[in-house]
Amino acid sequence: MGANRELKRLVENFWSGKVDENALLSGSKKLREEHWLLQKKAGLDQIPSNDFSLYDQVVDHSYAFGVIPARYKNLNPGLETYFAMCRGLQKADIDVPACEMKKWFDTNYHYIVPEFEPNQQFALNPTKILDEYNEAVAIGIQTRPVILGPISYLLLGKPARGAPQGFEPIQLLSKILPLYEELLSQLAGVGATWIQIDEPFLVTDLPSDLKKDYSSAYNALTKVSPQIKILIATYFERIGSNIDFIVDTPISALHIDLVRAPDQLESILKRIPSTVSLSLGLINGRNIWKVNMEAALAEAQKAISCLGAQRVFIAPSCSLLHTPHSLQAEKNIDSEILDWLAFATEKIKEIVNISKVLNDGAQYVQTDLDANRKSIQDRKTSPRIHNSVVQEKMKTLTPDMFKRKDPFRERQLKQRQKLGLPAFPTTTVGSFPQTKEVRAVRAKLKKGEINQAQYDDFIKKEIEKCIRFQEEIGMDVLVHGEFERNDMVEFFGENLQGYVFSGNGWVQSYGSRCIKPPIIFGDVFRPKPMTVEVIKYAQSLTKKPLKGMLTGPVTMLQWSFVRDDQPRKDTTFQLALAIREEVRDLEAAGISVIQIDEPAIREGLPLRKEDWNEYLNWAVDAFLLSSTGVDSSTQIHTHMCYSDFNDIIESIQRMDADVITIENSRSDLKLLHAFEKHEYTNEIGPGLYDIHSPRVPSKEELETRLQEILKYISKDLTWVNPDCGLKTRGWPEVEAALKNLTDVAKGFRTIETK
Ligand code: MET
Ligand SMILES: [Zn+2]
Repeated sequence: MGANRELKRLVENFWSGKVDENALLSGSKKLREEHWLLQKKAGLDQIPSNDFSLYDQVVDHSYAFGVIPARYKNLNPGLETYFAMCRGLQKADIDVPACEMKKWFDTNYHYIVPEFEPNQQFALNPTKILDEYNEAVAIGIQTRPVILGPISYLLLGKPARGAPQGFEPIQLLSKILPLYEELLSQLAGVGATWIQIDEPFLVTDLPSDLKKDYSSAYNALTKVSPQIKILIATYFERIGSNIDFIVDTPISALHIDLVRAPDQLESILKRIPSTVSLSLGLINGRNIWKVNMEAALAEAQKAISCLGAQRVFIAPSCSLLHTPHSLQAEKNIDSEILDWLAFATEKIKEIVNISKVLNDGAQYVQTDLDANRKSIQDRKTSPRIHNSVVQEKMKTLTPDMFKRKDPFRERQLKQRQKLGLPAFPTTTVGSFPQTKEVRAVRAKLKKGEINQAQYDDFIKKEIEKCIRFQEEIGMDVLVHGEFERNDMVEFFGENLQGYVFSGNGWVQSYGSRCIKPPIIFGDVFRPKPMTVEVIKYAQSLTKKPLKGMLTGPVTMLQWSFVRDDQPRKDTTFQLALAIREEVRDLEAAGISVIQIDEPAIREGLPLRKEDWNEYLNWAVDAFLLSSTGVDSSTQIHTHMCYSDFNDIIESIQRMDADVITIENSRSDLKLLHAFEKHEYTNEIGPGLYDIHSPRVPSKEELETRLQEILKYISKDLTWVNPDCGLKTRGWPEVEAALKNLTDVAKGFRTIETK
């Protein structure tokens, strides 16, 4: 995104028509050059290219291989088509929704899901990949182009709508391979030698019949040109027995993640063929703590003594997309904690330093090594990371703190009496537009241009507007709009102890959207109520139930940079306790509906199935700990989005929320099929429309969706709501969309009562 999210600005200005295509393209080129030079200056030997994207690398890849769903075929080729796939397009007589968006493995990055037809026609369009290679050459850098491997690419995709049962994209392998061969040959033509081919699926559970696919793919690709050396990159987990899939192919190098899966080094050293180099992912690409140099050096030495120095590369565990740009911009992080951190730019330095020690000897970087040892030691022993009150509370958890007092059916009766909601109750997921104005006023507060009272006043007015609007259109359970929150995780982090904040630590979430994950460095503790005042105020404006809005413990964990000095479970339970206290305070303040968002619960799922149960057990327990301290008449909602939930539906049931609003429409109502197999007993609002696109869904469209939903979910359990929060949208489209939504719900009620 650039040191200051330059790319975000550029792309958004292009979307809003403030800059033209030329400015977009030249601005992006400049950014790429800056990043290449930064890496070269730091002394990195192999620098990647084609790691840049205007929206997402997977959609780039689809574009490069001509995998463009039919509904975009009539648009102007180039950026119009490209961005329509990413965000939908609504203009004049055109109205196409965006492609499905999904989480990238267990990260909070989202990719655009490719759609494949059984008779898919591929067409190679390698311009971007070649141009970027050439651009780097022009400034004196020979890069290692990065492309998504054929198997992982096909596995990331889904069959196009209407494809016959039994069709799976992987069946297209032999058809797409020639295009990969052509691409490699063209890359060889422009002078590329090393090519990085990402095969992240190698760290997942794969059926054994994929072995022949991997083997045929990489045997073919390695034959394209004697000049080309292929490095297969894996990350986020262990390769395990999938090593069998590639050991008999003549690739030149393999990259492994030694941060997530340090134990795999030994077994890989035993199995790696003598012609293959090993790239050691020693620097955490997904967290912000300094590497422990001594430990990393020891690992590297193990590999060297087995393979020889020539065959060992030093690298980050995965793409640095998942860490912020640089610590240089951090002016406000407390200096003690700042000394424990490394962002992407600093991580590159760590890589280079490890390599220097191994090649030339420790004396050349002795000062850095000594400083590193001291930082690591200081962090371990700092009194700041422990809080005895929290430690004591953690010891007093009892089993009844993990369950509601009554079963759902009884709670449902009590809640119905108390809330008096109609059939098909309508609600939203929480946030309303975070307009430029809202952000500007918050920036003014930060800069000291206005005081807290002026800010609070402004927020109150926004809340009031939002509530009036919801009343006007007849929404049933209201929200306050979350205007006071910069971000659903950061806001709570700022109100909890044990957290610090970067000023500029942005990472890409999807497209131009970035998040600034807070950093959990120590025990989490809630010094005082966090949301009670604002929610009480909002409730005072209306007679309708006003939903208190909190972020759940697993999502707080998942979307923060977390401490790596204790199990994730322990940190999550500390978060859960803090939220439990907030829930109780909200209830005591008269709030009868409280939502605890857990959009990230699915993305935290381990990539290997054998690790699932352990995670799901503590993740659901953490949610229960946060949510069960209330009376049966208090309605607990949760919300989930952007994942397939089908395979964890039983765990979602165990969370025992009274109501769940859940993303469903962007993925073609796939969610609903889960309810064919499993009975879900609590109330549920599968999202009626996708909010990540500016298009306004028509009433007919919403009606069809709701009808479809009612085939799977009984009408007395069904809620009517959008897919997710509305903060990224503008008011005009929100007004139009929600008006349609409440009208549709009212319509269904009349039909029901007739
Ligand atoms: C990514 S889930 C977002 C939930 C949050 N309550 C919102 O409405 O924005
Ligand atoms: Zn959501």
